[in-house]
Amino acid sequence: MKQVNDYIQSVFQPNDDELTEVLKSIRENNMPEISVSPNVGKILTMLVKISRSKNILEIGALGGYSGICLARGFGKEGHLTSLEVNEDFAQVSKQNHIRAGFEGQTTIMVGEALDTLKHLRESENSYDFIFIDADKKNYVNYLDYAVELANPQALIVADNVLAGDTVFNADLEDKRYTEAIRQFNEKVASHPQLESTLIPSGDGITVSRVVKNENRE
Ligand SMILES: C[S@@+](CC[C@H](N)C(=O)[O-])C[C@H]1O[C@@H](n2cnc3c(N)ncnc32)[C@H](O)[C@@H]1O
Ligand SMILES: [Mg+2]
Repeated sequence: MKQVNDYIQSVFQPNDDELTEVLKSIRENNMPEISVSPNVGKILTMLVKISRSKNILEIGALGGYSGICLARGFGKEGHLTSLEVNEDFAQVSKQNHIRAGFEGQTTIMVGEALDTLKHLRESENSYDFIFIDADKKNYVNYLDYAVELANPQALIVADNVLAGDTVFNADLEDKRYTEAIRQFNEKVASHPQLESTLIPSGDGITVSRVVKNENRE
């Protein structure tokens, strides 16, 4: 997997100067270096463009890397709401969003994502694209909220769904969240309101299209 990702990255060069600056700010602020892989970032930008999504929800902001990739998909028309529990990370993320040219187009909501999601549901918010990339133990709960908050035909994407290949490779030692991710993947795959697949880029992403008020094909 690493070889494949390195090859894609070396040929397609998804990390430009702006994104490299984001990664630098994450290192300088002693934050965990767990942004999406550059290949996944590029897929996010392209999925937002292709789906013409304008109103995006992200669960897990960190330093704003994936947020910028998502916002690049909607350009000057669109809004990103990003949920983050860590106040300091939220600040770094906000600064990076502004530096990348998205001032006024992103909102970072600080707090436990499950609390914020409940609030968003109560305020009847809805989104064209939802990206899940926070604490893995809550992925199945985030999925429930994502389906509820999704517009018809929205996309739901989740990162790290291979859990460093531990979800399928019995020779590797499980991570503490391997079982949570297996359950998440099974729930996504069998969900009656989702049409889904898994793309093995980076640490793996599930991509789901919400099927509301239409026949599945
Ligand atoms: C993997 S990082 C996100 C990376 C980011 N999406 C990117 O690729 O640039 C996960 C983030 O989720 C945040 N987080 C973890 N648990 C959370 C929770 N319960 N509620 C909200 N945010 C949480 C962490 O503080 C961390 O910044
Ligand atoms: Mg991730």
